Amino acid sequence: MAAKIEMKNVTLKFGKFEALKDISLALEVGKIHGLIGRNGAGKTSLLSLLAAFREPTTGQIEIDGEPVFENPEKMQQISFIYEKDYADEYEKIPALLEFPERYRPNYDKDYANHLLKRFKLPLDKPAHKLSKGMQSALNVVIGLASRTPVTIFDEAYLGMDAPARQIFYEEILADQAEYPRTFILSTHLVSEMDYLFDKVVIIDQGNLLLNEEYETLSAQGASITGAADQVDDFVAGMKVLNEQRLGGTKSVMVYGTLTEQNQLAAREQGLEIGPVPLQDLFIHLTEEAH
Ligand SMILES: Nc1ncnc2c1ncn2[C@@H]1O[C@H](COP(=O)(O)OP(=O)(O)OP(=O)(O)O)[C@@H](O)[C@H]1O
Repeated sequence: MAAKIEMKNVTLKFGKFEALKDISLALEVGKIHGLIGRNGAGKTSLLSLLAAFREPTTGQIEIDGEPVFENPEKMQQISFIYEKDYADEYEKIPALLEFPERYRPNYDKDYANHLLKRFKLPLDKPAHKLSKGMQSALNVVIGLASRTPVTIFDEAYLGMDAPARQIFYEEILADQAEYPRTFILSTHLVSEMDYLFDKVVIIDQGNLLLNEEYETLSAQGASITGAADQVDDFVAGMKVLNEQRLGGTKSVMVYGTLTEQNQLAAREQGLEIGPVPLQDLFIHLTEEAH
């Protein structure tokens, strides 16, 4: 059910401003991609192109080798879920769900009902009277129950409280296990959502900074914990991202892969080596690019 979606040498201009600069990006079939980038990096611009909401200035976007723009058959395979304005929407949830039910071939009504219950969404209120978090949960219900081969959530959690976000994440993982699709999740909640990602895409000032397996990216940093003096000696000359001290113990995050020799030496000194959270790598990588 998942589809291959690909950008080839894509640029997007707003007047003279180049929001996206020559981006070539192949998303992996059946994987969950985390799209991260600083404010204004171009995430929503990129997603609106993938969803065929707008046309690139130059370059192509293809699903399974066919252009998406003005291609109804391909567009039907993509869901783009973003913060929607329901201020003028007087219909209630059951009426609003008729649209995906009619136009999304894989739409699953039972699953939608299951999600409505989990999010405790009221069926008797017009959409404009739902709270912000409830409106976001409704968008999530539509996005998940549509089961489109390409499913894009652009900061879809806005306004949702922590328990509701937790339900959102659990449902993504559970439904992906049974009905794999190509997911793209754009987020600023990096440390909260990173466990969902198979792949990480980082854009910065309109450029593609990286498109990497989560595991590979994680291995590009290490945290070293132990007696403060020993840790300081060990990390001398390394690129330090972050450090924390508690009494005589220190934990330092470094950027770069530790050689086997390094790892052995650390263990012999009783130092602990662990991974670096994606959020710290992201902060470092986007600082470095400027
Ligand atoms: N319609 C538009 N007209 C002119 N400039 C635009 C338009 N839409 C976006 N931009 C500009 O393009 C750049 C990328 O915006 P975009 O909304 O894609 O960023 P983003 O990464 O989604 O940001 P955020 O994380 O803050 O939501 C920004 O500099 C923005 O000002």
